[in-house]
Amino acid sequence: MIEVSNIRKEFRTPVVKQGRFSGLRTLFTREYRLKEAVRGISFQVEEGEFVGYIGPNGAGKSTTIKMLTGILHPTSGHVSIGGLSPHKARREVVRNLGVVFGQRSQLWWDLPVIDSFDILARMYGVREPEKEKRMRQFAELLDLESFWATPVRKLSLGQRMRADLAAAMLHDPDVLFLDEPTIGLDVNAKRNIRQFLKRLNTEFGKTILLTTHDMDDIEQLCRRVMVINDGQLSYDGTVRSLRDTIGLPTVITVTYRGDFHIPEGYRISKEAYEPELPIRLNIIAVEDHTVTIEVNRKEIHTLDILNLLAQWGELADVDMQDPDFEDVIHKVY
Ligand SMILES: Nc1ncnc2c1ncn2[C@@H]1O[C@H](COP(=O)(O)OP(=O)(O)OP(=O)(O)O)[C@@H](O)[C@H]1O
Repeated sequence: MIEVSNIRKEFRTPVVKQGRFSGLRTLFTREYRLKEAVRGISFQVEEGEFVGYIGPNGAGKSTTIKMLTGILHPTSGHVSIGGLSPHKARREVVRNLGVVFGQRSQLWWDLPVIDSFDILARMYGVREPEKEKRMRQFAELLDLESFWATPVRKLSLGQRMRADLAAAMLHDPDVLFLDEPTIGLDVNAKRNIRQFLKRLNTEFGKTILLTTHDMDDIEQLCRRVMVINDGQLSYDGTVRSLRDTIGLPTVITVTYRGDFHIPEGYRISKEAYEPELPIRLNIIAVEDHTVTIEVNRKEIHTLDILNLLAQWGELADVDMQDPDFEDVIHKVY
């Protein structure tokens, strides 16, 4: 569905002169600085996938999305969406593409929301019955009814984002590019947007590429994640295996019903496990009836750990905390 092969993007910016008349001298300068924002990225996205595209500020995410949508032309390499180049066949590609930039609205600022939908429907050639049907559907799914008549500039950020999402879907594209769709939203608004995106993917089969700095978006929505670092892909795989690859510890707290006994060799210290012990774990706290340990689940099977802990006393409760996804990502960046 989406094929990206070895794309690069270079930006040429004039070198800013210092001193008197610097503005004027910069204007006439022949000196340029080259910035390679995207440095040879390749990937494929299959129909119906929901893929996260993440990376630190300035890594090249927006530049990639702009090349995918045909706004920017790659310096080299190829992009194809549904077999077509977004640059050469922009009109056809755009018909099958929905794009939402969280920082910018595609709606007309001073017009009531509903007027923007009328304009977009005309632009994309969406016929009246289809438009009506979709607007009814969106009004229900995204709760738009209460602000159809409100000018866009008066909407809250959450309302604006819901309207923008609906607008991007009005021509029923198969592919959706989202750049920070939950930026600045409160917990409730984020949840609504995520629920909607999930339904678009699972019920309506839309293919979605999501750029975000919110790791909860990624954890809750995407099975696959691509990480871009300094213009290059540094990871492309499942969220699950990214956690495993990084190998941050899982924290397990067990509560014993009565007395328990920790065998020789296991000591209460972050670093101290004896290398000859059958299972490598760190005991990080021991209280009245509870023992808290850290293990690397990449190295040890959970069942083996629980079997071992059950030998120390009668288990009453087990709590398992996987590493925080933010911490995992911090390691990749
Ligand atoms: N039009 C441009 N001219 C010159 N340099 C640019 C241009 N657009 C982007 N860049 C540079 O390219 C690099 C990648 O920028 P890009 O906006 O793609 O990053 P990003 O990953 O989307 O960052 P963020 O998370 O902050 O939005 C940055 O160093 C940026 O300054």
